Amino acid sequence: MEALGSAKPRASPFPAAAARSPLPPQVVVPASSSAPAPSRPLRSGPKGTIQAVARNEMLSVVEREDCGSVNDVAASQGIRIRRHCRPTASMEEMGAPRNVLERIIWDKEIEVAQGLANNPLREVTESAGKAPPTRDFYGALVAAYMRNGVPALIAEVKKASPSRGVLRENFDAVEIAQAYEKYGAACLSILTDEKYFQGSFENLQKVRKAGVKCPLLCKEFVIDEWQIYYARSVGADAILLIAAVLTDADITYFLRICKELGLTALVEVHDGREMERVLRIDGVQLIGINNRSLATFIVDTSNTKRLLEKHGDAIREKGILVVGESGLFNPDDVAYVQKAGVSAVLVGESLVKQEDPGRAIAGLFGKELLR
Ligand SMILES: O=P(O)(O)OC[C@@H](O)[C@@H](O)c1c[nH]c2ccccc12
Repeated sequence: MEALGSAKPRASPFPAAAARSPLPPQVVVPASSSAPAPSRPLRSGPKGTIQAVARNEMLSVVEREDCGSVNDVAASQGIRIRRHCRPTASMEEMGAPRNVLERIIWDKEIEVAQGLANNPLREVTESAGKAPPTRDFYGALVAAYMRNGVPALIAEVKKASPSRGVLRENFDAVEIAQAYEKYGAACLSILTDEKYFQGSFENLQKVRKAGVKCPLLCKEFVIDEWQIYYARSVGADAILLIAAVLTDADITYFLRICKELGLTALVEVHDGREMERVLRIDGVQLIGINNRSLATFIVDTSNTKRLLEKHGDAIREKGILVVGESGLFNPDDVAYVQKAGVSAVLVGESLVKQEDPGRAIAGLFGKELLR
């Protein structure tokens, strides 16, 4: 398929600057992935790939092959989030969503089906293949960590969240992104979920087109390959994969697509079981430890410490870089997760709520960051 054939191989994650100075202890050369390239991009994913189906001329429902078995496989891997797979599974069968994350995923299934109907996969893969090359997300994190001696900042462009409501009334994604870049963010995270986070793919595209140079993470609830191609086609350099909603087969398959497209995958975990699953998957370079449970919204920064105490050695051996995510508000919080072993932090609320989100960066780290 032309789109994949033209995808650029990813650049070395280590920039020239990194080669000159010794790497910090958490950062080691990543083991290269042994995953073979996907042979065909269309509908070759794990069972359960979303299909748009026409019903009374409305392309808004979702159907899956074999939804039951998809949920069974997920459950056997400790995943508690079920796919709804409307209309195959009846409401009586599934009941109400068990938590917010499950609700988000069920809505996302419909959203993806609508997206597929409006922008067919073939077109989206083609435009992803023609997009300008990706920027090196991983390399930017390593370089910033080396430069500043504090975890590299992935600053999040986030208007609202289901747990906190609207964080910033007067919200201009481009203005915030430019301010973050000016004050030393290594990379930016752009929320694209509309319904729960008031984000958009349009924001991502606008930030990219405004000339921001930082690599961009598309912060989305990815459940289907279509979203990955779509993110790349609007300028994403990296994408989030959430282990709480994806089976091992999904993650493996999505990592192969990312590799083909030159995208960095940030694979997010929240507990030990997810961490163990992800560490068994080949080709993971970046793991995010979310201090917030997306199911209960409870935030606990000691989660990062606990998981790294247990799995730090395996992570270092594999050359994986760890991002501490959520609930970081001040220099003590940053120092705490740095000591636990993270090389980067992902921060939204504490920056976006300040009058000047760019200047808030120095407050978060207790010093100005070098760009
Ligand atoms: O605003 P905070 O607490 O600084 O958190 C940022 C980021 O970690 C959080 O937005 C996040 C982490 N993982 C996610 C997955 C989906 C949506 C949002 C998130």
